Amino acid sequence: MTDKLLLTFNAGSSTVKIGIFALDGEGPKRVGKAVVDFASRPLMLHLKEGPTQFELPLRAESGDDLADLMDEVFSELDKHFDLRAVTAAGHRIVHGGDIFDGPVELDAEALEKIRTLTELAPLHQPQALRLIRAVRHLRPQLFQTGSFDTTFHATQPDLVRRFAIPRAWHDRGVKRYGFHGLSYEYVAGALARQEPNIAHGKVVIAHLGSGASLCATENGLSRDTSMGFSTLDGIPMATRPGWLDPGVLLHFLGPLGKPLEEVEDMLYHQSGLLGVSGLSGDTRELIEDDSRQAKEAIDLFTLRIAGEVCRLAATLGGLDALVFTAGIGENQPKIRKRVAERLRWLGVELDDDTNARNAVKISTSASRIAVYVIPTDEEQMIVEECLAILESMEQISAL
Ligand SMILES: Nc1ncnc2c1ncn2[C@@H]1O[C@H](COP(=O)(O)OP(=O)(O)O)[C@@H](O)[C@H]1O
Ligand SMILES: CC(=O)OP(=O)(O)O
Ligand SMILES: [Mg+2]
Repeated sequence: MTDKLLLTFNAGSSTVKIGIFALDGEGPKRVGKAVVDFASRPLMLHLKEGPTQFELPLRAESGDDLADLMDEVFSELDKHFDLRAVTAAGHRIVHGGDIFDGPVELDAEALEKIRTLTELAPLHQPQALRLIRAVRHLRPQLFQTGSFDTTFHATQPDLVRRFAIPRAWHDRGVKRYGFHGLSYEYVAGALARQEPNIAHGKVVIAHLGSGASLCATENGLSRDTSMGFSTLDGIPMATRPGWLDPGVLLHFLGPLGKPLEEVEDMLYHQSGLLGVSGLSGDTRELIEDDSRQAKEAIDLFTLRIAGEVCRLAATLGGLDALVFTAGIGENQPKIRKRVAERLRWLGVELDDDTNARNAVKISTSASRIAVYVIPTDEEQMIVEECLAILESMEQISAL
């Protein structure tokens, strides 16, 4: 008999990552993954079944309705996995605000609450809602759950979540939430399994993907993070600026009279590595490019990352380890090296050989701060949370 299957959907800023997991009695095991790449034309589906990789151009286009696209994606997946065996789907939802303190079943009430948070994460929240609707359209009876990026940061002290603005605004929810929580939870867990003594200590995790942030953890719990109220804050990203003097926004919206939509587009789509280089938001292209602008974009990126490590170390009152993760953190030795060079005064020293190989431990034995590369797996967190809800519901209905 076919094992039961669970699907996960991770709607990021430039891709939707789909995980296919089998339930074999010992918990969910990944049997496949697929990525819909929204940056390419035509849209591409990269599908991996075990070690075999397929590159499939898609006929459907992205838009406000993803039903046709997901119909096509499901047909392709069905050629490799028996989708009749799918019993549930779990989704990554970037913003849970103060409303959600853990994963939930995506019933009508939950969806309406998620929708109210759309304006706080306009790049991510609508895409997740479109996906949920498309899956519901294709499989009306399928059990769907949502896992939130913000939940992991609930352990932060109130102080670090505050902006220095009148208190009433904080009480109305204008505060720092933090994101990439599913990734941090996974990486903190993986570090605890591999290096339990280090994981108990003061650790900064750098999630460097298209969207990027850093998180300060102690005992595996979030204590501070670089992203704040929205996914724009913190370090520069592929197309987002990271922290910006709010006076710049007043300048655009006031004296320059720029429309809000234009400013929003600049902040979410035209800034960061793309904005500074004028070339690309992808570090793979920038690192190979000899132009002054490309070099400046990488220099600014690494300068801001190093600065953020120091700020987070101040929150923690020390630093035992630095962990790199996500697309850039896992695969870009040159970027890790430049960050490490800026932190040499703090006692960070990388081993060139292990760094070049993307090994787990990349610091020298003399380094005062241990440095690791730990691949993240947000989909593993989503599937575990989805399964936990599914099992608790099955237990309730068996009573
Ligand atoms: N194999 C790789 N080698 C070098 N860089 C990579 C590789 N894979 C991804 N990256 C970098 O990581 C970025 C995407 O990271 P990822 O974590 O997948 O992003 P997101 O989930 O935010 O869409 C790319 O823009 C690229 O700069
Ligand atoms: C929160 C965020 O920026 O997510 P992503 O990195 O997936 O774009
Ligand atoms: Mg991501």
